[in-house]
Amino acid sequence: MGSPVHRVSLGDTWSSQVHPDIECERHTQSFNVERLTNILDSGAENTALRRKVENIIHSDPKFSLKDNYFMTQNECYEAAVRRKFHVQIIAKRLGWLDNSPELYYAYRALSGELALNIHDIFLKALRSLGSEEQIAKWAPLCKEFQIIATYAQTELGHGTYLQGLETEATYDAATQEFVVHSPTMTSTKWWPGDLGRSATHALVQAQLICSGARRGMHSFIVPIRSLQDHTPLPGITVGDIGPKMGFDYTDNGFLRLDHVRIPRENMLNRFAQVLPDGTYLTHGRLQINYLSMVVTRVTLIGGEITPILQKACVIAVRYSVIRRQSHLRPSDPEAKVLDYQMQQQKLFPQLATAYAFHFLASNLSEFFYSSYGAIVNLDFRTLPELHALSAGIKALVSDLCSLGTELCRRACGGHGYSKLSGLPSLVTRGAAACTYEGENTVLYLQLARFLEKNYLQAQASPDSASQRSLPLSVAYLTAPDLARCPAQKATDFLDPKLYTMAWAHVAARLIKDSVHHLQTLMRSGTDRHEAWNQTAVMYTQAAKAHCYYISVKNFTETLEKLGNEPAIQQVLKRLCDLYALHGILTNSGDFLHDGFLSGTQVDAARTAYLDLLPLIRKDAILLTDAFDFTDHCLNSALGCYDGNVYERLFHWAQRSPTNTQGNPAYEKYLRPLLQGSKAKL
Ligand SMILES: CCCCCCC/C=C/C(=O)SCCNC(=O)CCNC(=O)[C@H](O)C(C)(C)COP(=O)(O)OP(=O)(O)OC[C@H]1O[C@@H](n2cnc3c(N)ncnc32)[C@H](O)[C@@H]1OP(=O)(O)O
Ligand SMILES: Cc1cc2nc3c(=O)[nH]c(=O)nc-3n(C[C@H](O)[C@H](O)[C@H](O)COP(=O)(O)OP(=O)(O)OC[C@H]3O[C@@H](n4cnc5c(N)ncnc54)[C@H](O)[C@@H]3O)c2cc1C
Repeated sequence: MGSPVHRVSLGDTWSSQVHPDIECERHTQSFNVERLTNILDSGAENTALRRKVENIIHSDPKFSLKDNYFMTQNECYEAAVRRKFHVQIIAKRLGWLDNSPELYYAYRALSGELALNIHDIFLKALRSLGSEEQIAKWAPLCKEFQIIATYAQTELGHGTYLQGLETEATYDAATQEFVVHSPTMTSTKWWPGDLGRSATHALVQAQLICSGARRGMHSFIVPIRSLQDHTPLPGITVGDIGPKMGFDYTDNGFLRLDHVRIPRENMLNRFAQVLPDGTYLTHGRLQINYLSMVVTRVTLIGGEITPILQKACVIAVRYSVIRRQSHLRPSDPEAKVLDYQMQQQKLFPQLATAYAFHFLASNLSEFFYSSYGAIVNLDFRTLPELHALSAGIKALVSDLCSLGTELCRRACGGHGYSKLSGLPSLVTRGAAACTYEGENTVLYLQLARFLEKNYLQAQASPDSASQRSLPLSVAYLTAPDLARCPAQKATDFLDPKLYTMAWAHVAARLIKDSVHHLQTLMRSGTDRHEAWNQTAVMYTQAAKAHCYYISVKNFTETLEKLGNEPAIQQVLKRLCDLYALHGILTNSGDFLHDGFLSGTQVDAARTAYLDLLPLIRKDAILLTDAFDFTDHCLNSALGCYDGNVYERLFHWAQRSPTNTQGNPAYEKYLRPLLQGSKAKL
């Protein structure tokens, strides 16, 4: 059996031994951890390249994340800019290209704690919404950091409802310019990352007004800070929005524009353009201007959101084999907390979810790349499915990663509440992901709209031609459906076909029930809009079930492809079983509702689920090792590879400014208080 590459890199001289309680977890390996890492990396050569980049980053003290937890917002931001700056220097020196795997791995090594992330989102928006000419002009400036750009869409008054954005871009045919203006307080741009203190340019999303008509949201490149001295340009009011739950390293900002003039060429015009005389031309419908959000959602699911849960699992599972508390049997030594069934119940579904989402993100990314080229060349056939799927999956992944990360934090008891555990920052990042790039409820409802349409299409003409025309992700809506689950005993629930079919059944029923509820309301005189609102809870539940079905199906299909790796296939199958069954058990009402499962069958499913926990237990550390996050990247006193939790926690706390910077409150208040002298207070 291969073993994971030992990379115990503490930067701490006081310890070099791997803790015996974690070491013994790695003694017997039921699968080749290194091979699993290669699979997660999509190939051994990628693992090698990733480690090469990580070694470069981690051997350079400029990239240290060491004192991050002790920093103020300002210091965090400065450190993040410093890291970005040095990454660019290294990239130049070593010839790492824009969008290259090397830069992606450098980002991963630094846990994403870099400034100017929205600069990259700007680039993606430019490439999807700009013409070839515009890309040729602006992309090199971005790549060379001759400009720093942000994506400025959200306003104080509107983030979700883009048709409600108030910023205006009025075309002036006399000068062939747009006049970009914030007409109200609520039109102030609010939240864009990199805007507060860094950006020189903003991709401002504004209502286009030309030839006397409002044309909806379009994108305009607006210079906002001087390229000479970084001061705001005339007509620009810009700054930072202040303290947040997290993301201290990003300068989320505000922006007001007072009749700022930009040339006609600065409107991104792949899909819509304004001719010199003010004539408006468009390819496709208004919402094609939202394409950049599809791109960003797909990118963030795999690159930012899923790793949050993966890291939380690594930290919590490693800590749980070091932490001993109470006795399983009075005569035994104190037990590792991971040996308690309840700890396994908290952590293993998260671990299974982290794997499920890894494969889901890869699959979505493949679908994205297979359709994106056609879309930017004006073939929009796959866009509705891509939008619906990416919106729904972004919502499910961030919902469950956010919940799961918090569960991991709680599973670490008091130490999980310390920032030094690394978990609080992951929790706040997970929370942000439920809101940014589309609030999750709103995204589920976008998917629901697509599901409703396809359900109605499947019902309207259930002939085979119409079934063939349904997008792949909803093809199950026309597949034969069993009214009753055939499982008779616990082990029947370990059949991927059975539980995938169970999820398809529930998703299809919830979609059907939602549509029927809406139709019933409409038949009784409720107008469509109100009926939709009164069905939103049901539709959201249906959309979640659909995403769960997609993720289960994708996990089982991933397993099928691992036939040449039987040991890995077996260990991943347990996670897949657990993922599917955990979902069934936590939503059992949906499966019992129409009698698809009986109470006895739910009991059998629970037995199958509980029987999996001890099997996963013996591989748990190896399964977290396989993610191959370095200690630097985890930046956690609880989650390091060597398991030296207590020494590290103690050692790191000594560095806190609360211990190193004296205590002015003593002289001012504590001493007088202790001396009972009120006069001095
Ligand atoms: C280290 C990492 C750091 C983290 C960085 C975080 C960076 C964060 C950046 C941001 O947050 S940027 C701002 C993101 N903002 C949003 O995501 C806004 C969410 N709102 C929307 O997407 C839309 O406004 C809406 C919710 C889709 C509603 O828009 P609208 O009212 O105009 O449309 P609908 O009437 O609902 O739908 C009409 C039609 O359009 C289709 N559609 C909607 N969106 C898209 C899309 N993106 N692509 C393609 N098609 C879309 C929708 O399905 C409807 O189709 P039909 O049913 O009519 O066929
Ligand atoms: C960390 C972070 C980074 C961000 N970065 C950027 C950035 O770089 N650029 C940028 O432009 N923006 C950015 N944003 C803004 C972000 O995209 C928006 O906050 C997000 O899209 C949600 O919009 P909102 O704030 O208007 O929420 P709202 O829509 O006001 O949500 C409030 C509540 O209303 C509900 N709701 C709203 N509409 C409906 C509906 N139709 N049906 C049912 N319920 C509804 C929501 O579900 C939610 O419960 C960032 C936000 C955060 C937190």
